[in-house]
Amino acid sequence: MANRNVPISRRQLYIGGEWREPVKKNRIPIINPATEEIIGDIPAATAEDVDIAVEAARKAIARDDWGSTTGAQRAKYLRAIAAKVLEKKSVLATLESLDSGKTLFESAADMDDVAGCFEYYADLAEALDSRRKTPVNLNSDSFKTYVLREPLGVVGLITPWNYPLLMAIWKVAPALAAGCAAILKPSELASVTCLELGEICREIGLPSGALNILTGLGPEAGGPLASHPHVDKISFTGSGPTGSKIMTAAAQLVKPVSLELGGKSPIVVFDDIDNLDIAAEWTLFGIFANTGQVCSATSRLIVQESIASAFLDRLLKWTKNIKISDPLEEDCKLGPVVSAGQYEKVLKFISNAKSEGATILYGGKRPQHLKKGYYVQPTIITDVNTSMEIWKEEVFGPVLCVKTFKTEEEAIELANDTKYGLAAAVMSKDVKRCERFTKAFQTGIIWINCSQPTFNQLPWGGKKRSGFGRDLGEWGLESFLNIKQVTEYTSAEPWAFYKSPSRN
Ligand SMILES: NC(=O)C1=CN([C@@H]2O[C@H](COP(=O)(O)OP(=O)(O)OC[C@H]3O[C@@H](n4cnc5c(N)ncnc54)[C@H](O)[C@@H]3O)[C@@H](O)[C@H]2O)C=CC1
Ligand SMILES: C[N+](C)(C)CCCC(=O)O
Ligand code: NA
Repeated sequence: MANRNVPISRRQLYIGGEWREPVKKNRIPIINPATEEIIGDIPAATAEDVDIAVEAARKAIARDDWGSTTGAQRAKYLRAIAAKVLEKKSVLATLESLDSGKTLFESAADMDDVAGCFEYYADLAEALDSRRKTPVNLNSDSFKTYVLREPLGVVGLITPWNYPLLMAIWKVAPALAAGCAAILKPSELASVTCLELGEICREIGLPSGALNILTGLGPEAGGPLASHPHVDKISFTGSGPTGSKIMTAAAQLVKPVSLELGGKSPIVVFDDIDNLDIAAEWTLFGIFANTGQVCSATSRLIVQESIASAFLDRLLKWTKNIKISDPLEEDCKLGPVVSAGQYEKVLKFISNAKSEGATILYGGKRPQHLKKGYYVQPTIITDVNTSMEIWKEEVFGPVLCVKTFKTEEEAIELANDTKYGLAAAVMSKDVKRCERFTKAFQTGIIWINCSQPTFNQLPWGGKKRSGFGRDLGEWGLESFLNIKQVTEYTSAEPWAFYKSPSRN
């Protein structure tokens, strides 16, 4: 087992390049979901601290050392942060696991992805210098025009607990690459690694105020950020109800928002697949990775009737083989869910499914060998109908529900039978069929013969109630840029719209 005695530093808010005690001095306990123990505390920001952080961000933009940087200069900061993340990878990964319950293997992979995301946006920041000013030819002798890509300004980044540092970095890296000044508000359930990012920024000498980190409760710290008149945009990842509140607050000031709100994504498995084991493993990975706490989790298995029983049989064999343990143990593949609240919520979804008439084919309980911690067995639910809660609502836990289909049309209808539209997967060796599904799925992300692989270069986001806007790729950068057109009259001739008074 990895060292659980990695010290958790007692941090303050990171504002204007310094550690600063919250004005009201409140703190929130850090709970390790594997042991239910309090292992430290984080500062709790309120509206007063938000005001101070917004002021620090505005100053950073007004100062040359941040506001007048080139993309190439900002790329140097991003690369320095990436290098520090890799240098501290083992400590950061352990902290992520202690705080969120994520398996150490996944935490370590997240830290690689965090560094990779900073490096990717460093490249894009450099490339931005040549794209900063784009001439637009009007075929006119009288006008010279161009378009500028400029930083949007002060941006608020409100992020969830399922990938505590990675989800923050999907927004922090492009915001800094663009030249914005950012205020990050991570989830109160898992903020430790985001505070460590503050220390990294201090160590590499990121200009003060370019990134500010405010930990705290949603309504107390996130709310004032969303409604702050000097915050130019909010980029949010989290639950639908909170996304809706943030959009409502932002709407009062016509503040743009970008919302990434999770889903109830389908994985459709056809009987023409060559290898049941390969499909079974992707199905497992799609719902049990990160203990199912993934916005894009493929939580609805839609399997062709002709192979349903063979496929479920194989799925069960793979599921029984998953090691459930303390996330720091070697080879752990399923840790606890993040909090007591999430644990209760997941178990309630399972008991509601049972009382609505579904069958718990596997799991559904706390694993017997674990007496403490917020553990839930990997769970597979069958005999599901489309009016059941388990078919419709996002569980955000290790719970897969299963329906069978006969025809392709039926599969498409079932796949799109959801208010969400984040991701969808299809498993089939028929290329034409995969193309038909790619067109038919009402989502922003399509996986063919896999589920969940994610790349920095590709846009990430959904439609319908999964939200709008895109993280990652060039789209993630555009989301933090203001597009400014410049039109210059270059003719020596008068405009001659009005009759000139001099000729009267
Ligand atoms: N789509 C996704 O990636 C995620 C979905 N969820 C879903 O949401 C459920 C609830 O989890 P929560 O942690 O409560 O998610 P949440 O959506 O409430 O929290 C996400 C972030 O929003 C902040 N927040 C909460 N209320 C706010 C407000 N009024 N104004 C501004 N910011 C606010 C939180 O502090 C956190 O930083 C989960 O059970 C899960 O089903 C949770 C996390 C991530
Ligand atoms: C695809 N994955 C698992 C790397 C990240 C999913 C991000 C999310 O839950 O929002
Ligand atoms: Na925690």
